Amino acid sequence: MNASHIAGAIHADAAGPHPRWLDVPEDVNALLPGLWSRHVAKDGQGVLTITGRSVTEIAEEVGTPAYLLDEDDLRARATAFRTAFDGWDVYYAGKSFLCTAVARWVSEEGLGVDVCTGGELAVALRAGVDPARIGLHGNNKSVVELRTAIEAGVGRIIVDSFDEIGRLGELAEQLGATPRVMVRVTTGVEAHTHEYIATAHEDQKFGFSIAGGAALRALRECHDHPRLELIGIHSHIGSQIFEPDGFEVAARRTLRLRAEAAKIIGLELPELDLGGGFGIAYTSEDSPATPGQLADALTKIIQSECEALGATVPHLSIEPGRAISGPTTFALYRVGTVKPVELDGGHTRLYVSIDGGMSDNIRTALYGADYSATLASRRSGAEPVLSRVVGVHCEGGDILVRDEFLPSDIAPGDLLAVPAVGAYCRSMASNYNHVPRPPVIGVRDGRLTTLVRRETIEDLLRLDVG
Ligand SMILES: Cc1ncc(COP(=O)(O)O)c(C=O)c1O
Ligand SMILES: N[C@@H](CCCC[NH3+])C(=O)O
Repeated sequence: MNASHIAGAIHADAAGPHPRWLDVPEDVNALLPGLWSRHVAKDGQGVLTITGRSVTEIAEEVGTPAYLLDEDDLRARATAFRTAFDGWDVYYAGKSFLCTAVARWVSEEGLGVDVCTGGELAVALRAGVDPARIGLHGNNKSVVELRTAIEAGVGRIIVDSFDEIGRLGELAEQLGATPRVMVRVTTGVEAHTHEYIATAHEDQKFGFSIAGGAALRALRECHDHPRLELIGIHSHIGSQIFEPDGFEVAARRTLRLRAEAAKIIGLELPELDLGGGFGIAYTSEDSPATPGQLADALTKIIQSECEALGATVPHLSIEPGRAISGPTTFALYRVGTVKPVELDGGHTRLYVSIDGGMSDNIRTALYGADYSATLASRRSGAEPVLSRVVGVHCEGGDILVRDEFLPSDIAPGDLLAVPAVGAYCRSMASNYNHVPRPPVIGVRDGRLTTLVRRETIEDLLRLDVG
């Protein structure tokens, strides 16, 4: 999703009313570049493959729907951030997708892990992630979560309210510990993304406002507390962001806050985290920056701002989630029904129902996000028709892919694949309509590993103890 998607300009031509960014494909079988993980291709029969394994075979083995995660691709994306951001700490944002295997892989590639609940913390700890390399976020962390984090020796707790500073201080006293804390600030940046996933404007729940003075007060309170070790400032401006200007403004404002704080508390804070939020490609419209481009842009702005302020450059960190997990995974579905629906002007839209839906990918319904899809089980010689991929749920808004051109002969039994679902799909999945959540299958060198098993109706019934 980017700004032009949100604007939703529609183009009506012979193919029907489709968004301006969506072109009628020359070859409806071709994979769009930039949307798939690096080991995905189509074979001579037009069957989608991942590390050489065909999805027809995989569907036989693991069933559908399923998320198929390209392990080497995820590791490579993690490494690309670590090497591009040389000298910085890179924390993988577990909220985008977390299981013990992924926590282990990113640790092995030299990243820390950012968690934002006791549940995510438990996964990272079970995976054996060094607690010193874990950061804990959250605007309403419970006492139990804070206690667990302190006792585990979590490397940094990012505080988000005065209530929490008080709570954490008391706990630290009781436990005789000195947790390392960062203060999450809102920089006032209006990030160019969906309202629900922008987090640096003033009128929302996260962080302490720089403009309103709360950020400075929070820094002072943490610094003055004998049992809190204030290490720095944290800013996260939002998610799925393409334009670098928001990060630049955030970097400037946080560094100015740091300089101001230095005058008051007599200490130049050693660390600064600029959060995550780096956009990825969901459709042909999106062109994300590389980690190298992001690192260059952020490093330049930090250096010039520190020079202008006469300040030392702090130890820096970032927290990418989507940019590491998102492109690594595609969802594999089985088509169940196909229904042409007449539209105004004599056009037709093909409603293609698959065996998943908004319970395994809520992003289309929640943010109006755009996705792409391809017929995965065969090559088709049929012409492309404007289609909408929908799920099994009892909800008109249960749309997975709002607009896509699919071959007109798509039929029940075909496999359909949706790329770039590695972030915020399984992690935001639900059991709406008592639909069990799909498994996450890791694929490496042709081998399949179940990372998260398929949920069953029995799993759901087990919770129903009334
Ligand atoms: C504090 C924090 N850090 C990191 C992230 C990761 O964001 P993204 O997955 O867009 O990189 C988020 C989510 O928006 C966040 O809230
Ligand atoms: N869940 C959002 C991103 C929010 C990230 C968490 N702060 C998405 O799917 O795009």
